[in-house]
Amino acid sequence: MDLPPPLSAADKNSFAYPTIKERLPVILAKIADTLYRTRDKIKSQYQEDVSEELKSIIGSCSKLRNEVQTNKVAVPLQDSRNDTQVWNRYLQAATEREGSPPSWFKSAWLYMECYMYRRIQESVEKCNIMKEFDVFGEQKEKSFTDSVYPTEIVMMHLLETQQKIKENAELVPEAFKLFLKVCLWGNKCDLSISGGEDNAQTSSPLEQLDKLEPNILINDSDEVLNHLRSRKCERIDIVLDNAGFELISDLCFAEFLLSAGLCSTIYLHAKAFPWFVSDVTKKDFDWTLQMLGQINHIAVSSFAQLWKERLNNNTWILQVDDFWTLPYDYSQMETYAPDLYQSLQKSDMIFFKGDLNYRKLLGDLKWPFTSSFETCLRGFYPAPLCVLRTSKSDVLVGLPEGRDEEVMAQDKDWLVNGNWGVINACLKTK
Ligand SMILES: O=P(O)(O)OC[C@@]1(O)O[C@H](CO)[C@@H](O)[C@@H]1O
Ligand SMILES: [Mn+2]
Repeated sequence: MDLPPPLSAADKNSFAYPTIKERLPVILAKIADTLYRTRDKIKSQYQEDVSEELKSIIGSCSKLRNEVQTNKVAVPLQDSRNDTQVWNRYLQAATEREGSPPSWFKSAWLYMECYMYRRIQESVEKCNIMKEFDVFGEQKEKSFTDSVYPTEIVMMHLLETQQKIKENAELVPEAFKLFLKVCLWGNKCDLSISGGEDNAQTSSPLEQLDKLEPNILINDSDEVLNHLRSRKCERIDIVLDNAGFELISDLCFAEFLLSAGLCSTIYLHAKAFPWFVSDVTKKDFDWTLQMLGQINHIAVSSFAQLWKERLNNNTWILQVDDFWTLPYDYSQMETYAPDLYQSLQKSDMIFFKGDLNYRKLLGDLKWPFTSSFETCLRGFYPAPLCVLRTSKSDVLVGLPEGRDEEVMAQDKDWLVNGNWGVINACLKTK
């Protein structure tokens, strides 16, 4: 199959260009500013003096920012993380393929953006005392605390819905679609697209659903629900995206799936280190459950308690795999992460959250808008899957002819402002 070219900042008309030219330098500057502004608070968290390590992280991020802005080439990582050699082999292969080392305004956007976040991690890995520090921690925590009101709304609705579907199973389809849409739109709360600026959900997520309905460009909800109800599903996987309200929406969806008897175990996949500003690490996940337990609200505190039990009784299983923070797209998982691929093959359905997962499912290639979603997966069929994504990059497939022009006429930034979403399923398995 002739593949289209990858999205790249070499194309000034793609969103890759303003991302690499403006947004990534802003994200790097914000790290340096945040660490400097909160240096006393950070130092108070450690017994030993971390002044030198703080300076080192700030210096590395500032140097990286200059490399991006002056289009320097990617260089091998020099830390000792267990994925370092994989990243350096990827760089070597890309250098041979391109005939010169990848650089910010020449090479594939997906690789360069992932590489930036791995270089940020390198600056922390090289520390001794601050080795586990999360440079995005403050932003993710604020995103959660700014979203307590909608969190209470959604969790109260979940508590009420659980009661109603117990009494009347006919309500399951409508409730399923509601929590699926809350999960979709939870993806608007992403600190990468906002360049780290506040992007929390502050209004009721339920009130906005009707208004946003026309903005769902592809909606395979019925197909997904029929699939889940057509067999005795054991395992459903959710590949998580952002912390904050999006994580709450994912956990509410996960709880609903269990309450509705649509499966018996949920696997939740988090990131191995801080990634794309707001992506969920295990530390974020645990912190979020602990914070939910401190909120004085009947639904929130009861689910916080129940969810901690779920992690203990394995009806929820939180997993972390390095593959999710490698530069590979998902058509390469079977080759480079066979154990993960084989595990996902045991799933009855995999839900992928967010734009970066969508980009990695499709290889971040410049597919025509009318391309078939199934074809664009290029052999990645471990299990039936569904991606819930608000559009924040130029790649989007599965549209009927002419639909892109219609939407563009309504909203010229439809591909990148997060206001339009897809619920796209592929039930094919290899
Ligand atoms: O995966 P998410 O959190 O929905 O989105 C992350 C993300 O918006 O950051 C990039 C821009 O920097 C986007 O292309 C990318 O998809
Ligand atoms: Mn994200």
